Amino acid sequence: MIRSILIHPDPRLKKVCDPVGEITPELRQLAGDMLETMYDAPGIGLAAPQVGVMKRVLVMDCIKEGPPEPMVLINPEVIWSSEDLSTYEEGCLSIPDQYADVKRPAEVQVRWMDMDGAMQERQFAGIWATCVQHEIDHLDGKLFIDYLGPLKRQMITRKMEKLKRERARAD
Ligand SMILES: O=C(O)C[C@@H](Cc1ccccc1)C(=O)SCC(=O)c1ccccc1
Ligand SMILES: [Zn+2]
Repeated sequence: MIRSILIHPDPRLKKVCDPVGEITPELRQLAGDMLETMYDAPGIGLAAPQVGVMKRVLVMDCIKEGPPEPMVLINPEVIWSSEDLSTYEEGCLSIPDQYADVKRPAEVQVRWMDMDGAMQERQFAGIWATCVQHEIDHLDGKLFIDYLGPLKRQMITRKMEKLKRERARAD
């Protein structure tokens, strides 16, 4: 089912999430709901804390054209990142309609457990590298606006506080 996405500022988006112990039916349900919620938004990634679950789980599907390639990463870790950096204009489903350039390592090697409990390892480049780093940041309570200057970050936070006030009035 589609879950509601937390909007910044929210203390739950600043917390470091707990590792997943075992793969339970609830975890499978969560992963499915996160993918459904991501596609509905639409987005190219989503981390569990964005739907209020403080667990180290993220989903991604950065394919723009071609068949969808949904990925579920459990307890993901960056085990290598390139010296080279790349800049992407990032957005965030928890910070709607705000975009800013963020510099990150252009390539990263990531290790994670998949939904079958098998360990996986893959090198990501391009938008996939940016997206997986953006999602893993979420698991560590970090948002892309944390890479911006204080004034730009404060302006975006004020806009989100206004949006939340308006949404609260609408409810
Ligand atoms: O908040 C999130 O984690 C999702 C976020 C992921 C992300 C976007 C851009 C760069 C890095 C990470 C999004 O998906 S925002 C929406 C978005 O970028 C997009 C939506 C539809 C088509 C293509 C991109
Ligand atoms: Zn985000």
